[in-house]
Amino acid sequence: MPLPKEMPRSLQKSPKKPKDQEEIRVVDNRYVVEKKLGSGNFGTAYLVRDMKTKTADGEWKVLKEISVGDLAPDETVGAMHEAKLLSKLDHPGIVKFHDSFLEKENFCIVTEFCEGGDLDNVFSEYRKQKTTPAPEQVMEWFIQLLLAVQHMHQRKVLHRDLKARNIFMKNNVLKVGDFGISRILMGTSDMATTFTGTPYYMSPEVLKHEGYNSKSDIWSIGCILYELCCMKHAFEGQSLMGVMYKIVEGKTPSLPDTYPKELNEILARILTKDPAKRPSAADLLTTPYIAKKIEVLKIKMADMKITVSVNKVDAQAEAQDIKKALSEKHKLGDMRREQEAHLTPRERMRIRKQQKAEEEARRLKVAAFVQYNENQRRQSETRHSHFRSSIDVTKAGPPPQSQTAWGSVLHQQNLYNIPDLGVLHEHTREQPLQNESLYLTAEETPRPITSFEPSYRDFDEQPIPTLAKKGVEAKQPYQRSYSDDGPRLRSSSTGQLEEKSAAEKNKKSKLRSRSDSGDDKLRSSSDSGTSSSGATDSPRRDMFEIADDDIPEDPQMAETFYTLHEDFESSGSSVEEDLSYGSDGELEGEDDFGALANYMQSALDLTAADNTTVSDDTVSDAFGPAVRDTKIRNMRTQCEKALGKDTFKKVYRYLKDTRFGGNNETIDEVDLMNGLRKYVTNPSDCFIVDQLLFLEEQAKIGQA
Ligand SMILES: Nc1ncnc2c1ncn2[C@@H]1O[C@H](COP(=O)(O)OP(=O)(O)OP(=O)(O)O)[C@@H](O)[C@H]1O
Repeated sequence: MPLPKEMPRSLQKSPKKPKDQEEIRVVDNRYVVEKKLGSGNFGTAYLVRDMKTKTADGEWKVLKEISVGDLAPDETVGAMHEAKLLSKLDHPGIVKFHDSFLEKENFCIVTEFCEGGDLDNVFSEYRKQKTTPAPEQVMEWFIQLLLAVQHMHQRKVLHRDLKARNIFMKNNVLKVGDFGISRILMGTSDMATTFTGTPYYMSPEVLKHEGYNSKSDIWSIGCILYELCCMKHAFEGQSLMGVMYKIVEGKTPSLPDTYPKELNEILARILTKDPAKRPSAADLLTTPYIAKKIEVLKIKMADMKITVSVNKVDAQAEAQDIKKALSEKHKLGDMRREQEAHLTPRERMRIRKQQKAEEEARRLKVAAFVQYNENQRRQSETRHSHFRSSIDVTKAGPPPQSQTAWGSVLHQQNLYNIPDLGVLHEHTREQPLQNESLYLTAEETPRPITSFEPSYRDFDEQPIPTLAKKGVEAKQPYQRSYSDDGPRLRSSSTGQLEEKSAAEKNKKSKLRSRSDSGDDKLRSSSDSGTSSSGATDSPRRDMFEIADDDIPEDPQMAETFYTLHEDFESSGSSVEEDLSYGSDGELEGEDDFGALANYMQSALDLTAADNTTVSDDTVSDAFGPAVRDTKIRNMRTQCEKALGKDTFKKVYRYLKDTRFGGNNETIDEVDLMNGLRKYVTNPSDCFIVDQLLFLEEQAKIGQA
């Protein structure tokens, strides 16, 4: 008997719902969940679109859900109150806290989204590429961190969990995340004893349980400064306990010679074991060496306020593409729900590719960023050596115009502009085109700058160049979202004005090209990338020639097709509609740079009166020998509470035997953690027990 063409619905096997088409989740009637960013100690973070904003498609934000099922109602009230206060704080170096609310068993926090990800990811990328950022870049980031910390300390808010994973990047500006959040989450309990994360940034006083104050935040900033320079932790050890001993009793680490000795001295001051002798953020900002750098950066930031507006147009245009891709995903989801059509394998593949591409774009963004900084570092080193040789030449006699000589050295160095990384955005088209695609071929190397950077009076005071790169290597690192902007023009006399007019020109042409319809957009988009330079077409353009209405069967070809197809599909909306404006009508990025410049000025105006230490009133100030036993007893109770009496006993015995059992062999931390898995699911839950053991050992040393 022939099989019916179509089986009755009741007999059809209901297809398993692909993950991609899970129902759209809306939180608090307002936040559309787009994807999970990750989970941390306190909960899970999601990228969401806030639909209650001026733009039709909402604004990207981050929603953190923290399960607080067993919180008492009065604890919740306190947390909500603290959260309200936090949402009033506004600083370009601090991730903006937008909103908080309770939803079912979750305490939800909504914050600004930082497209550059966290500093830990950036570090990993540097480590992978075996490089470190340029000293000027380190200085710039360090100052941004100090400004943010000073702002909060002035307002009596402590962070208490400063670490690379809590620092985010947006438009190459570092933003401290979760400021004050630990206090909301931990209530009035002592952070030091309940902290379950990494010990690398913890100060000696916290490890010794002597209380937390603003100087403990400063210690963490010192650890981050060291990591920025060396790409490794300031205090490392074979084991958790080893790290703790190093922090409390070890030598202060110093920076390699490639960093200015002034910075090394500053690091040593920050990593002073005694918090009373450690400088405050205000002390540091008023240190002459830092103040001088702030002067230079203030000018640069004000300058970047101009250039970022161009990048912002690109960024917003690209963000629009992401939105489009995501709405496409939703459309497909709707189709499924309404049973109007079944997804074809190609559609399914397309969604999968899209998601993979987003992940890859994020990774590439960080990789390109690191490469960009590496270029800056090399450029800076070359300049430094040229500067030195120009001094030597000057010392040796004529020609006496070292300034001119320095300027001409720069001009002769065949400076090239490189893609501005402010435009690196999570974007489907940023995915690599097969294996070659991380690199540009010789024809695709960035175009030479037609003019030149201003000549610099003093190397130390020169503005940090962000647009130029020396030399061309056989293969240049490629950044997918390579800006189509023409070269930015600068002259020594009117650099800023010319840059602005070039920027504005580009901005206008962007607006024009994006508001054109599909085909025109393709043309204007790719044309603008080549016409000004006369360079050959990019692979992206070539590949596009294969496009027709059918998605190619071959997966790799299909991948390329998707990238290109979605890249240039008509969005039907103009860029003007998509730009997200701040309350004063300015573009967001501009706000940050302008505001940073203002905060730099305030830092320069700081006085001795600002150099105060902020204490956390929830934690006792001193842990003298007299109260040590009580503290240890309390800690033991907390361990029991956290792990359960039985588990605590087993974990305590295991850790004590392993660490202090008389076996002098080096402890392998991984083995130790695996051993702990016999007793607990998450070995990091036992950190508190390690702390207890550490304190007991300290007490023994004290008594001896
Ligand atoms: N504002 C943000 N912008 C961009 N990404 C974010 C933001 N906040 C968090 N993330 C990302 O979300 C993920 C989870 O972050 P979350 O802060 O919940 O935990 P964590 O930082 O990994 O750990 P911890 O709980 O120790 O702070 C991380 O990958 C983080 O980079």
